[in-house]
This record gives sequence, structure tokens and C-alpha cells, in this order.
Amino acid sequence: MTFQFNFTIEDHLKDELTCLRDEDLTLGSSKEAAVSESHKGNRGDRKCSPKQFDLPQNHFREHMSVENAVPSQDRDSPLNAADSSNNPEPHKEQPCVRVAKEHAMPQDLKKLLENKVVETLSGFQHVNVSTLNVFPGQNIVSKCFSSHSDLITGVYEGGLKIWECTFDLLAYFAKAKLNFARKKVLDLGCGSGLLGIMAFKRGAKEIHFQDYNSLVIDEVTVPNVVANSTLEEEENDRNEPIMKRGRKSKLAQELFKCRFFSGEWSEFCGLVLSSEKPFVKYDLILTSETIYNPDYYSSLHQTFLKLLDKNGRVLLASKAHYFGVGGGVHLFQKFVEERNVFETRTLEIIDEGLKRILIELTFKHYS
Ligand SMILES: C[S@@+](CC[C@H](N)C(=O)[O-])C[C@H]1O[C@@H](n2cnc3c(N)ncnc32)[C@H](O)[C@@H]1O
Repeated sequence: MTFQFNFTIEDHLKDELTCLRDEDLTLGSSKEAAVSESHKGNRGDRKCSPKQFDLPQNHFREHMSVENAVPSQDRDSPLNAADSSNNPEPHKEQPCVRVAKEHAMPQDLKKLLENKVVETLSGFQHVNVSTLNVFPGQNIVSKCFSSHSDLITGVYEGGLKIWECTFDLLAYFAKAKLNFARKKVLDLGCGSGLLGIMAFKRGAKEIHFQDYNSLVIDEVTVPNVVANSTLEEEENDRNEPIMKRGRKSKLAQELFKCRFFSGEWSEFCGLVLSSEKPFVKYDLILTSETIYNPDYYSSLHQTFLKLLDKNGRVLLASKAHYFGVGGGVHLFQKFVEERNVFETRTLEIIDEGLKRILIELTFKHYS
């Protein structure tokens, strides 16, 4: 399966969409969920963030500022101020930032899957997006679909479909016999959430899912997680004595291990860091096809920096190059090297069709 970017959205449409609220994306279909206290009232809002600053070169000082990270509503002051003091050169203006929110797991899991077509794909249960009845009338996702665009920068970042590198990373997990037990895992830019679901199935201690769009979390990620736990239960039930049927599968009982977030990465960081005290960092950050846009590198790098445990690993899968947007592995590795915080290691190169690369990021440790 090969996916490519197709930027056929006309400029005037992009302009129209630049500051649309999330509700405009979903047209009232979203199942609103619990929001952290500090974010109430901001749901679906997009905030105009005046500047985005580069990272400081000194990685240890950054760690200090990360430890003292603040809730996202204050984020514009301390953390960014610390960054800006070392980096007077701001990046180019960043238009609007989608505010983060946490999505609660619905109580009625069966109802969640009602009216959804769930298919089996590479051993996973997956909601068939083309059958979702959430795009009535003229909204951004239907426009995106009808114009055959994979994403619209800053509005819809492509999470409704499963991108090729997800399967590369899944194959790597199997090949490398990756051990998820006792690990706290983040599926960053999760879309369908298959990476996180694999971690969940393989016994991770806690799994967080993040996507830019709340529609994706509500309509695809959460249903997929539920389908992969509860439908497995039905399979099990068929082989069990009648008395035991209806008992929840082990996985379904463990859904509490999963948390779901939407929003732009820097916003997500603020929200998640303030949601646990003290915040326990991730042992593993899994991320597929998230480095296509160089404009996002700074906030992606900051996310790794703030949220990854000092002994943790980022496993990142990407096309070598994204035509049209300009991002790719080489550019991202250069960006990372210049910040001098992480070291990168190539895990695998897949040289069939569009070249894809798996890389690992770990903190540089200085003695
Ligand atoms: C091309 S999709 C890949 C989806 C999924 N990982 C896959 O491989 O199928 C890129 C994902 O990264 C996330 N993303 C991209 N840029 C982002 C940003 N600046 N802030 C938050 N999320 C972002 C989007 O949510 C989107 O789901």
C-alpha cells in the first residue's frame, strides 16, 4: 500500500479553513469528553501563538526547564522564555495552534462500535473510515476526501488513514521482539493508533494516544482500541462454556491503561505534563509519518525532549523524503544533530517503492 501526498486544495480554501474550530471539522458529531480542568472552556479552540522559538543548545539546562514545565495556558511565558533567552532568532510565524484536550473512554463500549464497520487489517480490528457517517454537508474532512488530499496543514493532519510506515514499524516490533512489558508508551500522531494498540496488546503498563484532530481520536483511535480489546473478547467467548460468556476479556478490563489526547504537540505537552503530578515520562515514544513538515520539527523535538524518559527511546518511521512539503529523514536528522540533545541511529532502510527509514532517538549522555 503506498500513500503519497496530494496537495490539490486550492489556496482560497486553505485560507477559509485556517482558523476553523474543531467543531467545524466534526459538525457536531464528536462525543465530547472529559477535559482537564485547566483546559475547560478551550475545547476545540485554536490559539494564535505569536512565535515559536528554537531550542537552546544546552541540553542539561533544557532538562531543568522541562522538569519545571508548566501547564499549557502558561506555556507562552516560562518555558518559551527560557528558550528565547538563548535563541533570540524566532522561527517564522506559526499561524494557529490547536488547543489540546483529553478524551474520556466512553462508558458504553458496545454503543461506541454501533454503526461502525470494523474490518480486520494485518491482524488488527480497524474502523473503515469511508463508512463513517460523520461528514455531512460541507466540512473540512469531506472536502479533503473529495479533493483526494491526504492532509491540510494546520487543519487536518492526515490521521484518518493508516500510513505505510505504520506497517514498517509494526514489522520492526516483531522482528526486534520489542518488549513492551512495564513500559509507559506514547503513540504520537497516532491516527488509527495501531502502534499503541500493539503496545497495549503486548502488555505495556500505560499507553497514551495523541492526534492533532479530535475527530480522529473520537471516530477512529478510540473505536479501534475498543474494537481490538472487545472483539477479541467475542472471539474468546465462542470457545468458552456458556456460563463464562459475556465475561470481559483481560484486554477490555485493562482499557483504563489507555488515555487519549488531541491537539498540537506543544499544547499536548502542556496538558499531559500538568495532568499527572509528578509526571512519569515515557519509556517509548512511537511515531510514524510525522516528520513530513519541517515547520513542525521544533515542536516535535521539544515534545521528545519534554516527555521522553532519560533512558527512553523514540522509534520513528518515515518516508525518506516527502515531495511537496519538503520534510524527510535527512532534514530531520540534521535538525536533531544541530540541537545536540539526541543521538539518532538508523534501524532499518526499506528500499522498495518509496524509500522508508526507521530511526531511533535516545538522549545523548555526557559523562
Ligand atoms: C501523516 S499522519 C500519520 C498517522 C499515523 N501515525 C500513521 O502512520 O498512520 C501524521 C499524524 O501526525 C499528527 N501531527 C502532525 N503534525 C502535528 C502537530 N504539529 N501537532 C500534533 N500532531 C501532529 C497528526 O495527528 C497525524 O495523525
